[in-house]
Amino acid sequence: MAAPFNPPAADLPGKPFVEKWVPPPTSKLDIDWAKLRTIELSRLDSPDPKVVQQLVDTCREAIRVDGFIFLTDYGVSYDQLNRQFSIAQYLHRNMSEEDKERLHWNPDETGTFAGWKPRFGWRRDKGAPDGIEHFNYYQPQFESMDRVPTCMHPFWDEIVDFCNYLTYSVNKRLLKLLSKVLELDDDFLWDRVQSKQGPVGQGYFRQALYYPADDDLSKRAGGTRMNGHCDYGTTTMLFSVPISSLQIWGRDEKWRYVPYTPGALVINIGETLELVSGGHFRATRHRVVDPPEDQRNDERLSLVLFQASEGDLRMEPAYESPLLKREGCIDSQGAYREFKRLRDKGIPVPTNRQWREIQIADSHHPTDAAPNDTIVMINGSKHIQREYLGVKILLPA
Ligand SMILES: O=C(O)CCC(=O)C(=O)O
Ligand SMILES: [Fe+2]
Repeated sequence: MAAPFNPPAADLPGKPFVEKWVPPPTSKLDIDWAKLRTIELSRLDSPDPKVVQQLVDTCREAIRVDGFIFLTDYGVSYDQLNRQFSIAQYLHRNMSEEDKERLHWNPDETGTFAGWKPRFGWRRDKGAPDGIEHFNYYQPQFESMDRVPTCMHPFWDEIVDFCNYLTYSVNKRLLKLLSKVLELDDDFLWDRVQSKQGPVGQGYFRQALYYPADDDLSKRAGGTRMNGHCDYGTTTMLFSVPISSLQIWGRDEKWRYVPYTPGALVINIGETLELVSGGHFRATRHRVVDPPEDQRNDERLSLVLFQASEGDLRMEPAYESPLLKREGCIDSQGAYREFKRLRDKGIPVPTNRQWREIQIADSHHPTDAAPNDTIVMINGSKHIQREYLGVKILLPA
């Protein structure tokens, strides 16, 4: 049985008082929510092989059809999770202006989101207001406290333990389950694909705050807070939040809000796993939009741990997978199909690091002044076409 999360105490001497985060009310509107399957991760430890097989079967369906899963019973309690939300709320209320300047991010040049994102777009230089602020903790932040906001120092033990637990317990178990879906050794994805240095590997932990959109922002961004995209890593661990803003692109080509499931993790399959699985796992497009009408004036706090793949690898399908041998690859979508096109022409595919860094350095957002995107219409719906390192990507706009 996997050990549950056992964080350092919140009331150790020297820790300032932290106001409790109060989850805002959920939407009361009648919404056509995305229907996601739920994986109770603790069942992976069951001594009954039938229980494990059932879990593998549910997981197979979920990642082939939806690419998103609700993960429950993964070892972090509702109260422990709320403590992390309270710490994130504390950051957004207490980070000093000096720290915001000192730890200001530089995605254009570093190809990472490390540091403080002010609410003015996604470049180093100030752009149009977008009402989104975050602090992003990468490996360098975990290696040097100088890179961590001063107001987070007293809670650093809790943040480090939380990220370590999510990576080395939750994500490791999840990758074991996903390896089982591919009928490979339990440790295949963990040993051969996952990046594992420190609490977040080459991925990162984000404490984000979305301020409600004012009229000016709504007009400029048309209700979209983050354009449709796929994540590039192994798994993205999003904590389910009461303010509904995250939408996923369904097989029926419709955007739907992800409903709130208190305490659950919303797991999103990244492109690396789509590539390794030969297209059997879907890196599903998703976006962030204004919440339903009755939540329009609420702030949205969001915690995310983006799990990364090892940067130096060039991803190939795991041809040794009995599932792939039996059923072949599925090249109906996204990164898998495009990487295959390169391989077929004898052109090397990008490394995982190249692939993620170019997308970060060149990301496009709803508030960009002059988006130089190529828009194409597919079945009557608008898509953005981009090309990075010879790989074309098409995303619903
Ligand atoms: O904040 C969220 O719910 C999702 C953010 C997201 O999709 C991303 O940053 O890749
Ligand atoms: Fe995302």
